[in-house]
Amino acid sequence: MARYSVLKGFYDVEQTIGSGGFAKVKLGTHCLTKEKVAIKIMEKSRLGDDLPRVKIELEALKNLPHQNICKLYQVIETESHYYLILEYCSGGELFDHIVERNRLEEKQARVFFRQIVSAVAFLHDKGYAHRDLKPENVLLDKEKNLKLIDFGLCAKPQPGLDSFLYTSCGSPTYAAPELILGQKYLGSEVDIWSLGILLYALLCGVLPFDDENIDSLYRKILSGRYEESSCLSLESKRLIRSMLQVDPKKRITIDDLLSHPWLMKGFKEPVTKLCLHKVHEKDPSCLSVMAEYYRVSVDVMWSKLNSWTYDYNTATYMLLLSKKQRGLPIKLY
Ligand SMILES: CN(C)C[C@H]1CC[C@H](N2C(=O)N(C)Cc3cnc4ccc(-c5cc(Cl)c(O)c(Cl)c5)nc4c32)CC1
Repeated sequence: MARYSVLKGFYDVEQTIGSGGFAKVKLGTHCLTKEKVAIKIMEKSRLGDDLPRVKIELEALKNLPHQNICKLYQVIETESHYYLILEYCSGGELFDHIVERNRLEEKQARVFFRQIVSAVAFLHDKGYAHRDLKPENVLLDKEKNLKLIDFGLCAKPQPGLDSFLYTSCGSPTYAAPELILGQKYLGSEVDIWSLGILLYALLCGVLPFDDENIDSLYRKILSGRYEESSCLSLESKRLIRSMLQVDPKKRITIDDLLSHPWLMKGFKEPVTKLCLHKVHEKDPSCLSVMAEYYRVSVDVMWSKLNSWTYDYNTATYMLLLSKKQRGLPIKLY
């Protein structure tokens, strides 16, 4: 069997653009629209006890349509593999974007941080906690919009986000004190701590708590003491301090962040936690292009699409919508 034969004719598979843990991510082209996609490939045999994380990520990506969350277009499952067809982010990782510039000016950091806060507030509103927020999991698309990725560690506690979690997970450098102490914690509160680390990294280009030795790293995190480097304005210092509170009960909440003075500076509106596009909207022009291509009526085409099974039709339709939103011709090849 040729490699990835299940994709043949639907996607041209190109170079590997990254790999992480149990997944390989390749660049691909959706054959009908010629749109670039990212294809996350996971071999079932190598997933082991990480298999549940795939299901968790799938459900999260399907339930969380938001302008700053990476879009899922299609899911393909075979005997041996999972393939996730995802929105391609040509701007790469936010982490590299910061490193290239040493650090970001407050103005640019604010534009980015508002987008991350919007995505996290949306997640929390839907009862999810990401639990692995870090610059490596925030990507940039062509228009420099931020896209949150990697929902393999996210949690959607059944009773609701105000119920405690216990699994210790995520990267130690970004992990909240209560999480590394192995105490029960609230997903929303650990995400706020990680947002504080993220904002510090955006503004200073380094991490507030860092150490090769894991024990001294833990001691630093538990102390809550970090260097307030000179590049931070007084307001930035105050905002970061309100997120990097060792006592989770003293930490600022995501709702307070939405209209915090630092985030409002230069903006009229608070950060929105809403998804700005209509989910699964019925777009007549995209619909008719697909109906014509498949030689079926618009109604038959819509009935195939309206079940949103994340099959090839879902991917084609969403990619056509994306082309239309970017003012490109709605065309199938
Ligand atoms: C460090 N991580 C554990 C994996 C790493 C893999 C490459 C990826 N990437 C890159 O690193 N570029 C530099 C290019 C790039 C471009 N577009 C992408 C679009 C989506 C994703 C993506 C990856 C994963 Cl593992 C997901 O779960 C989701 Cl929801 C989305 N990764 C992309 C991606 C970034 C993350």
